[in-house]
Amino acid sequence: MELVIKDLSKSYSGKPVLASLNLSFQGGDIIGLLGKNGSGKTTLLNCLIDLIAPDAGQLFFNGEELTGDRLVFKQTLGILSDVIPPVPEFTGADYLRFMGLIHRLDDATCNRRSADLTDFFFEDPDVLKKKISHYSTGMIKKISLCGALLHTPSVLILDEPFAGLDPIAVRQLLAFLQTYLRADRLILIASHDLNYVEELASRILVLDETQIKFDGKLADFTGQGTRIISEALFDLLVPKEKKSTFDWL
Ligand SMILES: Nc1ncnc2c1ncn2[C@@H]1O[C@H](COP(=O)(O)OP(=O)(O)OP(=O)(O)O)[C@@H](O)[C@H]1O
Repeated sequence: MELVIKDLSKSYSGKPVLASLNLSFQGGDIIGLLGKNGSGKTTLLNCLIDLIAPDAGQLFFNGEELTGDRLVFKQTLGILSDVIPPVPEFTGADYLRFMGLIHRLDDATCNRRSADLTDFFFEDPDVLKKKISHYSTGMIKKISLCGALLHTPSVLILDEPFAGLDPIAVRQLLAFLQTYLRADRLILIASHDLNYVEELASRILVLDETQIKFDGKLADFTGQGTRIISEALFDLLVPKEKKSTFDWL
């Protein structure tokens, strides 16, 4: 499985956010997409999932250029993103049934997977009977995750998956993702939760000032573990002159 981005550019109101990015992703990898606030992580993911149109560039999935409605590619995608929240008027059960229908799962498969996923991520299965508009932030994230995973996507795109989850749920998600990864599956995670990224990611991408500032193995990013990941990111992104502290304190 291979996903290739060629010369991808995106500007907002003439201000470039992504400038001619070239990237290639293979199955079997968990990619940690890092960068400061506003560096373009969500923009890049949204271009990948066709939620926003890039100004220029091409995408290739398994050697074929993605054009038009990209339905075949979209069926391979699992997406967790705040910009695509679950339908608030639905109950959790309705939402999972809806996601199952979108992905053309038969009832038995959808019910079994929904039960297994909610059993894993939620303490109380009765939560499925509640309307999503009555869910907490963490519960919305969990039901969104369940909906994104039902059809066992081969490209899983997670924008800030850990934000809003309690520490128990985070550990469950980390364990789930480690189990989920296979040679024919790719997991792309944009996150500021560096410790969790460090536990999971095999490859680190750092976006900064419209460019990929680092693309390589986690071990190379952290100097074979001699630095924690937040130090490595700070050293890469913060210029020396900005590191001075307040002289008036
Ligand atoms: N719809 C939009 N219209 C105009 N500018 C936008 C729009 N969406 C994003 N931007 C701008 O594009 C830049 C990149 O935003 P983006 O959300 O991709 O960054 P990010 O790396 O995901 O940030 P964060 O870590 O804060 O979530 C920012 O300067 C942002 O203000």
